[in-house]
Amino acid sequence: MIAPSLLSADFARLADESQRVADADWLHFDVMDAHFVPNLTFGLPVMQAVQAVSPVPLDCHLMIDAPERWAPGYAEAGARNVTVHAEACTDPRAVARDIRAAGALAGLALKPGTPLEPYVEVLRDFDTLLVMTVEPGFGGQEFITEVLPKVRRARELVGTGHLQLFVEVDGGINADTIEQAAEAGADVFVAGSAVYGAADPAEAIAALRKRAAAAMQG
Ligand SMILES: O=C(CO)[C@H](O)[C@H](O)COP(=O)(O)O
Repeated sequence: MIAPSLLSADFARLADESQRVADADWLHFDVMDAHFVPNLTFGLPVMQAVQAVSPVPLDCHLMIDAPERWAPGYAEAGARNVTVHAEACTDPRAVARDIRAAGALAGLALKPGTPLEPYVEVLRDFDTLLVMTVEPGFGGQEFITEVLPKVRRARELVGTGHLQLFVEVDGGINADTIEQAAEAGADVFVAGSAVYGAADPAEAIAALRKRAAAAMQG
């Protein structure tokens, strides 16, 4: 699945920007609080406004402290997937339960430096693992290839049936890096600048999807 990130869209035209990526699978919505990450974006009222007009289901990525307080609200508002950061949660399982009870898929995100192994059992209660391939906070950064073994290990755990979840990558995804991420086992790809920075976002989505599919088959 391809999930364009609204972080790279024109914030003054969010309704139009969601229409420009109508061919995407999920629309990635980056919530930043200037505490968990050094940047501030948008919150629940803006998400609700986008949700009301978006042709694509929303994939909300909460880069915030105390996500347990806010995550269920995004699910209740109609998000398809709500992801919280492992580093910000005191009880990730409880957050997953609340997100699912409110009707969304539950995601757990790991920063590039956060290992997967301590979270393997916790991830049995999640539907999505979001592997950050840049330090969270800003779009347009370079893909960190050192994170790929974490993607491979997650895919291995899905392959053995120990985990049942989407393996999502976020940060620095473009026509080249998407192949590496797909080969490693990712199946959901967030792309901000590679989609909204393109002259034709629909074409960019199609090209990314083709490259990922080819790499997955190869
Ligand atoms: O979560 C994010 C940053 O924290 C963004 O989703 C991500 O960086 C996407 O932007 P780009 O594709 O330009 O790297």
